[in-house]
Amino acid sequence: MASAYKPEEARVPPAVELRTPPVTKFKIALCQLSVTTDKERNIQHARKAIEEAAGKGAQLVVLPEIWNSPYLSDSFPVYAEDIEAGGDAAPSFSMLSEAARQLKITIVGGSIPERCGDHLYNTCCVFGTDGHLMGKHRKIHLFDIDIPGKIIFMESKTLTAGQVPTVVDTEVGRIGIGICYDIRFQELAMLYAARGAHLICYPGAFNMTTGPLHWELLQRARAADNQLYVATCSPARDTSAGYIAWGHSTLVGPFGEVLATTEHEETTIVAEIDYSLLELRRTHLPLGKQRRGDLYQLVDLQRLSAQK
Ligand SMILES: NC(=O)CCC(=O)C(=O)O
Repeated sequence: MASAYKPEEARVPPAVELRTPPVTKFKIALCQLSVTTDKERNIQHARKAIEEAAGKGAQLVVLPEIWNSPYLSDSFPVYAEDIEAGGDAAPSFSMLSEAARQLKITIVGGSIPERCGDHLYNTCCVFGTDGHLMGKHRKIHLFDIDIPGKIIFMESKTLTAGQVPTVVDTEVGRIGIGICYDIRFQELAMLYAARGAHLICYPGAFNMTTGPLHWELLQRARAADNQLYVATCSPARDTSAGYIAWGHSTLVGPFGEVLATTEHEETTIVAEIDYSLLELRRTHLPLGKQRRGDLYQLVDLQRLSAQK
């Protein structure tokens, strides 16, 4: 249990060496989708975007946060799917699995509202090239904010927070998953880097108040601090929606450089990831070796308790 942690007993496992990824260079697609109130249309629309991205050579396709439903607390229970039941109870999930299998690509399936027993989660599913579910991340940090006169959003009104950080070994490298507000918590990204992630994907729907200030800043910070790739994917902006998304899906490289980005309209970004840059950046700027573990440490509570 996390609460059993005693600092004086902590023996932090060493950071995982960066494993050679299964591919060095590949194309990633970020599908910045328009989302409507029509769930069936959203599913068909996403499927078409995934097919087009695969047609352009993308081996990894990333979708936005909550792409099958409006991003609204009242909509989450209505559009939620029972992923464990599958089939008719989970049409968005089934479409993603089938698309990954038919197109032989890896899919980071954005997120959808998930129903599990009495709980609802904001959940990202990762599918391998055979359509298998390889990982499932339930948003760990719920988006509860109140900026007077600007925006109030309380995900915790309907959603439950996930409990597990998620790193998935895919055919296109080791990928850490976070959902939107998760990007604000640098410890999660540090944890993924310590576990040897090559890339962190954050499906996200930032808002019109924080988006202009923080969206790119946070992505570049997570990438530069941890010397890995960061990919974000937002829904396209719909100014008539109850929640207006900032858009600006982006790919950032391990030097903190924006490699590809867009504005707020519906589009698919296709860009190249070159994992050989990870070693190169870390050689030129050897932060991992220069860390002062004698003064401060990241504690991976999951790994620590697994060792006991
Ligand atoms: N869907 C979200 O988690 C939005 C996060 C956001 O806008 C932020 O400022 O953080």
